Amino acid sequence: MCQQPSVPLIKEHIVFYGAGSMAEAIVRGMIARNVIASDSITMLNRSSSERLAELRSRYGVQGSNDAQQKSEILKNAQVIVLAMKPKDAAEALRGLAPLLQPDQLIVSVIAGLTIRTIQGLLGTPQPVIRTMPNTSSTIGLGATGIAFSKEVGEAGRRLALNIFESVGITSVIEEERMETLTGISGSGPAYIYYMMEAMTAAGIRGGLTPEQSLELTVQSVLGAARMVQQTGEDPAALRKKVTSPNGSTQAAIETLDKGDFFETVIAAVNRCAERSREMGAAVEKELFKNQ
Ligand SMILES: NC(=O)C1=CN([C@@H]2O[C@H](COP(=O)(O)OP(=O)(O)OC[C@H]3O[C@@H](n4cnc5c(N)ncnc54)[C@H](O)[C@@H]3O)[C@@H](O)[C@H]2O)C=CC1
Ligand SMILES: O=C(O)[C@@H]1CCC=N1
Repeated sequence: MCQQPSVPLIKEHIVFYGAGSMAEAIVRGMIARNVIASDSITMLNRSSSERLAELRSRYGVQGSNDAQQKSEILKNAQVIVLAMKPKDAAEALRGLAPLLQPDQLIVSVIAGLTIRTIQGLLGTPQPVIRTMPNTSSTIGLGATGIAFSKEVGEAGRRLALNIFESVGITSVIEEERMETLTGISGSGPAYIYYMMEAMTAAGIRGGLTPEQSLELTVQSVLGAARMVQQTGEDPAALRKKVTSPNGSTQAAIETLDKGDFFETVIAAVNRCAERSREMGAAVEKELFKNQ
């Protein structure tokens, strides 16, 4: 069973630039794990005061969308986590550029956005950490891919690892693999939820109550994931143990295979990776605007 490493207290001030689902998942996970004081976190968004008030009251963090205050907060941050959608990244990075000091660490969670594009839009060789977390960070069960720009020193690496190890597991990879990782673990929870939606619907259609069907589905997914983790056996071997020759499971798997289940999942992962690259390329185009 994977044990979460113990994480030292994070003392740096972290600013989340973008206060949506992913930023909240990381903040909630860090606060629940007690690895950072809530007043060491500031969350910024574009315009919604209600959203910031909600985050302040839920987690005790600071928050602002006042333009003047935002500039001051960004200037003084030790770590800035870029957590807006890819389509909003170019404008945000251009606005950030004049505020930065050389040692401020930029951590991006933005799908598809390359280190080269981030540094290009900032116009500085800022230390950049490109990551791909997932929303399970909320409960400390996240999985985050991490790639470092060559400007990131040992302290910056350790700090980024501490942040993401506090909300789950981390995997340091070559940046070129980040889109594939997005297809597996960044977006992956959504495929599992989709499978769970279908299993629950089938149970209800077969006469189980919605509560029974959901509870049985959840426990089956949880149990299957834990079996892989705790027994060390691979999923194919565990599947074989469920699948009696000519039995009910075999009939179900054959039905999935009629829909080309295995190759469809691979195609979905590949399309996810490709879409991440497309989103990154759209932001990269902004680099060459007005040149
Ligand atoms: N939701 C997920 O499962 C995951 C998302 N990501 C990445 O995280 C990023 C954010 O995604 P979500 O949180 O799902 O989106 P979201 O739409 O929930 O949040 C985006 C936030 O950015 C803010 N924002 C936009 N432009 C801004 C600006 N110029 N200045 C300040 N704030 C600004 C918005 O107000 C909003 O609060 C995306 O780039 C996505 O690729 C990465 C891994 C998983
Ligand atoms: O759907 C998206 O674009 C983001 C990236 C990974 C998960 N959600």
